[in-house]
Amino acid sequence: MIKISEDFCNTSTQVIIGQNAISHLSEIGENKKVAVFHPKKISIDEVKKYLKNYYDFPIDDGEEAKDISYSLKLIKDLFEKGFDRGDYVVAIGGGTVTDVVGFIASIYMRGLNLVNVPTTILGMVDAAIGGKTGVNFENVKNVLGTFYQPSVIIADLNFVKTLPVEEIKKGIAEVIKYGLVLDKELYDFLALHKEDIYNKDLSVLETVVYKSALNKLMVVKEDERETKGIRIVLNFGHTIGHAVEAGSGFKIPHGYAISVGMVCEAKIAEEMGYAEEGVVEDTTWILSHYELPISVDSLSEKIDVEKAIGAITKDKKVRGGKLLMPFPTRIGDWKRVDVPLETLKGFAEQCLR
Ligand SMILES: NC(=O)c1ccc[n+]([C@@H]2O[C@H](COP(=O)([O-])OP(=O)(O)OC[C@H]3O[C@@H](n4cnc5c(N)ncnc54)[C@H](O)[C@@H]3O)[C@@H](O)[C@H]2O)c1
Ligand SMILES: O=C(O)C(=O)C[C@@H](O)[C@H](O)[C@H](O)COP(=O)(O)O
Ligand SMILES: [Zn+2]
Repeated sequence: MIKISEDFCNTSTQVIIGQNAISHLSEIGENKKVAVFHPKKISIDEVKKYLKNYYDFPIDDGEEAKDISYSLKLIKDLFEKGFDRGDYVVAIGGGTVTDVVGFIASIYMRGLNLVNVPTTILGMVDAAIGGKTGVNFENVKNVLGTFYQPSVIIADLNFVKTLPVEEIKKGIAEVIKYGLVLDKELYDFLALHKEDIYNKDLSVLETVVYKSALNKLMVVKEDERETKGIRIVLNFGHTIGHAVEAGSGFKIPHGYAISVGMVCEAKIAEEMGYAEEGVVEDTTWILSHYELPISVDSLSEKIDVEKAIGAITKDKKVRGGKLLMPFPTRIGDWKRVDVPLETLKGFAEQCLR
C-alpha cells in the first residue's frame, strides 16, 4: 500500500493506492452519516463492510450525468436524509462521478467531508485528485464547478479487474499528458510498459497511478486554484480536447478527445516556434503506441467544427482575448504562451476539419 500526504492552502489530502485500499473507509467515524454515491453498475458490497452508518445512493454516470439538473437531484437526496456539515460523502466511480459528486459535496451547506474512490484509471491518475469539480452547461465542459479538496482519495486497484481495456486506454491518455509536459522518466516508463498496462499488471498500474498522483499533486500544491499560470499545465491537450467533446455533442470520451487535442496542441506549439524538433513525432508515437486517436479522422463521431470553436471561446483559460496555453517545449517540459484567441481558433480549425 502506498500513501501520499499533501497540504494545500486550507486543507490536506491523503492519497492511498493499492489493492484493498478500500478498507481505509473504516477510518470514517462511526457516528458520522456517510452518503455513498456510486454508479448502478458498480456493486458496493465490498465497501459496505467498512461503513457503519451509510446511505446507498446508486446514480447515473457518464457525461450525461454531468448536467446541472442531475446535481440538483442528488443534492435533494442529501437534503431529504438530513445530512449536516459533519457528515461524509463518498464518491465511488469514474471521473464523471467524482466531478459531479465532488461538486454537490462542495456546495451542499457550503461543504461536507468528501472521500473520492476512483474506479477507473482516468479517475485514479487524475480526476479524483486535485479538487477540481465540475458539470457541463450550454455545451461547454466543466463551466460550472468549484475547487474543493477531498480529504482522502482511495485508489483501490481491485476495481481495475472489471474495467474494460478501452477504459484503461482513456486513462492512459492523461498519464501520457504528464509524461509529455512534466515527466520524461514517466514517458520512458510508458514507452516500455504497454503490454503490462493493457494486460492489467496491477503492480505496474500501481506505479503508474503513484507517479501520476505525484505529478498532479506537485502542480496543484503550487497553484491550487489555477491563478498563477502553473496549474494550466494539467490542461495540455484540453483546449482542443474539450472542443472535440463539445463538437461531438459529448459523444467522444474525454480520454480520446484529449489524445487528439495533445497532438494538435503540440503541432501548434511547433508551428509557433515553441516546441523543439521531434516533440510532435514523440507525442504522436506514444499515443499511437497506446492505440489512442491522433486526429479527428480516427474518431467514431463527426465533429461539428462551429460548435467546437464556440466552446474554445468559453475556455476557462481565456484572459482578455488571449488563451493561456501550456505548450510542450521538449519531452517533460513546457512553457506558458498567451495566444490570441483568433490565432488559436485558426489553428484549431485546421486540426478539426
Ligand atoms: N476533475 C478533474 O481533475 C478531472 C480530470 C480528468 C478528467 N475529468 C473528467 O472525468 C470524466 C471522465 O472520467 P472517466 O473516463 O472515468 O469516465 P466515466 O466516469 O464515464 O467512466 C467510464 C466508464 O467506466 C465505467 N466504470 C467505472 N468504473 C468501472 C469499473 N471499475 N469496472 C467497470 N466499469 C467501470 C463507468 O460506468 C463508465 O461507463 C470526464 O468528464 C472528464 O472531464 C476530470
Ligand atoms: O486538474 C486539472 O487542473 C486539470 O486540468 C486536469 C484535467 O485532466 C481535467 O480534465 C480537468 O477537469 C479539466 O479542467 P478544466 O478547468 O479545463 O475544466
Ligand atoms: Zn482531463
